[in-house]
Amino acid sequence: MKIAVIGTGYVGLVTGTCLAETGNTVICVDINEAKVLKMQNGEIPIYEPGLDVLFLRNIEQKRLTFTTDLALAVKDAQIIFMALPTPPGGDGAADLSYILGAAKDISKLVTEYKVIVNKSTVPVGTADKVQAVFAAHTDVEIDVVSNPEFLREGVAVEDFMKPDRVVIGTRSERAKKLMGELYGPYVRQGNPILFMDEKSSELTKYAANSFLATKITFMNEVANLCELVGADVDAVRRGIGSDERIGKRFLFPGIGYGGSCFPKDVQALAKSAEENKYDFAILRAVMVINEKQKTVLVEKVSKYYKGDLKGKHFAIWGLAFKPETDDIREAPALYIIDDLIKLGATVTVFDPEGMANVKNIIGDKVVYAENQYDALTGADALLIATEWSVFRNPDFDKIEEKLISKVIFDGRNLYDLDKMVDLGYYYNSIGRKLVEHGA
Ligand SMILES: NC(=O)c1ccc[n+]([C@@H]2O[C@H](COP(=O)([O-])OP(=O)(O)OC[C@H]3O[C@@H](n4cnc5c(N)ncnc54)[C@H](O)[C@@H]3O)[C@@H](O)[C@H]2O)c1
Ligand SMILES: O=c1ccn([C@@H]2O[C@H](COP(=O)(O)OP(=O)(O)O[C@H]3O[C@H](CO)[C@@H](O)[C@H](O)[C@H]3O)[C@@H](O)[C@H]2O)c(=O)[nH]1
Repeated sequence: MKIAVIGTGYVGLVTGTCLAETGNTVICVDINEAKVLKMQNGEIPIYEPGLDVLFLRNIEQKRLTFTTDLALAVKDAQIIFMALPTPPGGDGAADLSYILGAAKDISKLVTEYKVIVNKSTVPVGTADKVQAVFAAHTDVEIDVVSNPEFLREGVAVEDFMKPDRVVIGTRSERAKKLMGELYGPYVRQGNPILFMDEKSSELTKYAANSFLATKITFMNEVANLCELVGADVDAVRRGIGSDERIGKRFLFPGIGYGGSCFPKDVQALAKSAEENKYDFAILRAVMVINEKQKTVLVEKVSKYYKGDLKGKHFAIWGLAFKPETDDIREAPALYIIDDLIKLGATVTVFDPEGMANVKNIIGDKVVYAENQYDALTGADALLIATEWSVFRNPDFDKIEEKLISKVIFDGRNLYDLDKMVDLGYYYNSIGRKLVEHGA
């Protein structure tokens, strides 16, 4: 099939590349000229494991091309995907200006039937709004389909190529047939393509993200209680996760959920509920608790230094909001850096992929280390904010050599408590026993 993808960010680029991988001809459009030029030269603009191989292969085979020319992309496309930003507006509701703006631009270019697919995360009723934009500008028949994306950054290619499910919201038989054919190769293992109406499909996406954010938040609360009562959250996690009704995944406590999706999507669903005069109380609680959870690590640090962080120097391992991505949107590390600096401390950071993006935002407010051990030189303590594999089994001799004192605050529970006792560290993690120096 001939496909156009509008917006080549994390979702658009993965979607475009993975659709090309099954033999479709895909043209990707972006308004960011520098980014398009880069991609035309075979340079991938994001770090996403496994994407580079497919990206290059499909460019070479001429199934994947990039342009800033919307008209060129729309001309031959049977299906047009919109993978555009839907950031929170001032009031927390999703800002639909990118989607509705692009819909207007596309509507002026269509000359024959096309399926317009919304892959962005949008509130219920957006498909109707997009349909109305088209109706206002063209007589050409089009179908607007809601097809939310569930990929996770870091494993996006795998998630796209072998999705747990594909959700397609449309009441048009013609669109249903085309979408079913397009996604057939991705569900050969028997995972379902779930057809439903547009509104249910739109709500499915927000409900999924909000449920997962709630699950994590619940575990963060359990972790905080564990610290007060002397229980171990890892044991509790295993204890409840073995119940199939609960499941093992997304039960890891930490320093609050972040990323470009959960924070904004929970907020947008709560706002949607409010607009419909429904008080989605659990989501309000989730948001409040998550804000608080982002501060727990610095509170631990502050308590250890008796409230005085002036002149202290800290090393932070991990900036990306999760491992295996360079995405730093709503990354807990950014909040930690901000809090430490406000309290008078200085900071050196290291992240395998996220440092350039952080530098673009906060510049020289922190020092950027060449590697994880250099970050420790002269630091009073190490703080861990992202669970990159490379931090899981470090050389503790090197850590000891570089840190001023053997103090670690771990927001991701990377190390075994007994090991930290043996090594003689002060080790403060989330929802687990505090390991005191020489304990
Ligand atoms: N990032 C994820 O993991 C993820 C997963 C599932 C769903 N989503 C949803 O998908 C949508 C896109 O998210 P993202 O993370 O890919 O965003 P992103 O910010 O990474 O990418 C958006 C891209 O769209 C481009 N763009 C903006 N306006 C444009 C226009 N008028 N024409 C062409 N290109 C334009 C930008 O230059 C950018 O490259 C959001 O609604 C998000 O909630 C994201
Ligand atoms: O047990 C867990 C699992 C995750 N997190 C945190 O939750 C956030 C989100 O993690 P994850 O869901 O793995 O990353 P995303 O790439 O943001 O993916 C989510 O958001 C996407 C965008 O909507 C959806 O497509 C995905 O299905 C959904 O998992 C991160 O801050 C994680 O650190 C935890 O704290 N504990």
